[in-house]
Amino acid sequence: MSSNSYACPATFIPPSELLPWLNAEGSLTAVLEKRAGQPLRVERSFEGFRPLTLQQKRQLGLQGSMLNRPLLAWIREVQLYGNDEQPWVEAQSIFPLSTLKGNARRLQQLKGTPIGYVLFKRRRTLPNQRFISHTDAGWQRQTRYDWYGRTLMISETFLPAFLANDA
Ligand SMILES: C=C(O[C@@H]1C=C(C(=O)O)C=C[C@H]1O)C(=O)O
Repeated sequence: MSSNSYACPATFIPPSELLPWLNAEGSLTAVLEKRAGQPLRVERSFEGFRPLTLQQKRQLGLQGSMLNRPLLAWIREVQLYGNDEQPWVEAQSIFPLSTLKGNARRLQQLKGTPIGYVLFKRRRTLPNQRFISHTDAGWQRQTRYDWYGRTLMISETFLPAFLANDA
């Protein structure tokens, strides 16, 4: 009797050494800095307002008529450097305007300060929903955080240099 075994292609399963990073709770900045033995260097490639795509609205949990309305958000795109000339992580953060109220406005003035310093200043972890996927740039985690009742979405892609540095 033949038995079919459908081995899942390796590309659908993250490498085991990446799993603790893809699933890390709390600040990724904190664990990256521990691994680097030095503060992260944040290189910004974009910061500013952009209209959200339908997919981004869905990822933020919007539904119904909110999906059809144009919606602006503050977007931050960075490369994070540990102790390497090559970046370890590429990240995109999405802050809907409703999130940027009160003292959260400082999320628009971070410059080279990692978001994690602000996000996890008072709490080691935050309620979140996480989606892990494989992209052309590398394995990615997309995390929708509930930050004191405000929603924000952070996508982090682990670049080849991160695994190559697996000290
Ligand atoms: C969200 C965090 O901040 C990190 C810093 C980022 C930034 O400064 O733009 C983006 C993604 C994160 O890897 C974190 O520390 O978990």
